[in-house]
Amino acid sequence: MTSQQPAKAELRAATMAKRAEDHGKGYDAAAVTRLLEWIGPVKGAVIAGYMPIRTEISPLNAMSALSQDNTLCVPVVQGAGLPLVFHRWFPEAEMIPGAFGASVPKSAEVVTPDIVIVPLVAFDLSRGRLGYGGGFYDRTLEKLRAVNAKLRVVGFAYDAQQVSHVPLEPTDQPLDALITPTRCL
Ligand SMILES: Nc1nc2c(c(=O)[nH]1)N(C=O)[C@@H](CNc1ccc(C(=O)N[C@@H](CCC(=O)O)C(=O)O)cc1)CN2
Ligand SMILES: Nc1ncnc2c1ncn2[C@@H]1O[C@H](COP(=O)(O)OP(=O)(O)OP(=O)(O)O)[C@@H](O)[C@H]1O
Repeated sequence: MTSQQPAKAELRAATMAKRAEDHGKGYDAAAVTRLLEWIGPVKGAVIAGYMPIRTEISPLNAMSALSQDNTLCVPVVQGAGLPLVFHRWFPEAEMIPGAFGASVPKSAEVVTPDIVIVPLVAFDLSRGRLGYGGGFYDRTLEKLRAVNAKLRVVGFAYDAQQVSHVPLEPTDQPLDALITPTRCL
């Protein structure tokens, strides 16, 4: 554990409670529209979304729309301390339970995304990001960026997940953009 971990744990618990207040209120649709705008008119791209868990905002409608002209995929945990891999996803894909409650495609076709929609617990106005604490996305984005300088990374969250300051560590990977139902940072 580094010195920022206690502060991160406290912020995580407080912000997860706040996130729940925005969940189930119909805010996701406006965020999906903004997300599709930010991604733009792409064809033939490989785009990572995620299967929402707990009270995360859902990117599923954006993923379905994008799947017409692009390859979509979702994260799969390989193990503690390891980067995520991405398995190809279709709107009608058969899904099975994965680690930490996020479902994963039954068919395991590994693909490498060039656009990544990232779930999160908390964000700040400098696009600092706090996840669940596994360091999974940080390791994954570091690895993807090492081979693709053009990787586009967008955080997706409710407005209630904004905090004044996310304590950052050297391993925290920056977001290129952050989309909420009301804003694009
Ligand atoms: N929808 C979704 N899928 C995802 C992620 C994610 O954040 N969201 N992941 C992103 O890495 C990976 C799964 N990793 C996860 C790691 C931990 C927890 C989690 O809930 N951990 C603690 C709570 C956190 C805390 O209190 O400190 C728990 O299990 O109770 C969830 C997902 C891959 N798939
Ligand atoms: N690229 C990396 N290499 C080694 N350790 C890392 C790397 N990225 C993160 N870590 C470690 O993982 C642990 C958890 O990181 P952190 O608290 O930033 O996770 P998080 O951003 O909340 O979670 P996630 O990225 O899974 O959403 C920290 O101890 C951090 O040092």
